[in-house]
Amino acid sequence: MTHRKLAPGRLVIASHNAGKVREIRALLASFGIDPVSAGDLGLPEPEETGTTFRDNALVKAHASTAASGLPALADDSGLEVAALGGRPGVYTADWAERQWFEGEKGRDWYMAMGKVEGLLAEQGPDVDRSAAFVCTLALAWPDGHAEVFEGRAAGSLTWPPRGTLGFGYDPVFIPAGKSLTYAEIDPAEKHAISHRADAFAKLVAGVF
Ligand SMILES: O=c1nc[nH]c2c1ncn2[C@H]1C[C@H](O)[C@@H](COP(=O)(O)OP(=O)(O)OP(=O)(O)O)O1
Ligand SMILES: [Mg+2]
Repeated sequence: MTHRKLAPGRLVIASHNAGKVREIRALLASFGIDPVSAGDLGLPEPEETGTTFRDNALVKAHASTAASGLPALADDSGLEVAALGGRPGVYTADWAERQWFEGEKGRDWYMAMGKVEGLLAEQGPDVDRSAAFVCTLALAWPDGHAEVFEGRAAGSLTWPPRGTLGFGYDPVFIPAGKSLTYAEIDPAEKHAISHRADAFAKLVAGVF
């Protein structure tokens, strides 16, 4: 694949998830890239009609670049639970219902984590609790070219949820070789080991 080099300047983060946008901003900070989020620009949130992380990341990246005329970086990610045959996978966000919290629209992550745990519990106390977070980044250019980078982080699920940092399913995910959840470790430490950091390292090698 031919990579284009991203010049320091404007880039759209094609995500409406505040937790993700915060992480991507932190990961971009050291590269002189000045990102603006799709939400900041008032860009619409496209429907994620794909059945793979790759397809959805491309849908989101192309939608933002078409609407803004700027290169756009999208992230489609999710949790694959081994004992659930890889579910919720590409449907990870959908398992958390949209709800209003303190006047802001968000998702009910506690309910979603409970749903995963309920399905694991049905398989008995010795169920395999291993899981992996997946992150697929798509970078789309105004001329229609796009490239995709995939990252993974292995780990296991714990219950009940622990920690208040991060976002989404972080309170139940313990990365491999660690004892604390993603929501209990410093954001900088999450950025050193996460699925998003893994995908990001490949993006950096390709386009920066
Ligand atoms: O580091 C993570 N820590 C915890 N949970 C995570 C993480 N990474 C992805 N996840 C979960 C939550 C997220 O909502 C879903 C991805 O769904 P996904 O469609 O890619 O994102 P989204 O709908 O929340 O925002 P958007 O599409 O606007 O980028 O997987
Ligand atoms: Mg989404």
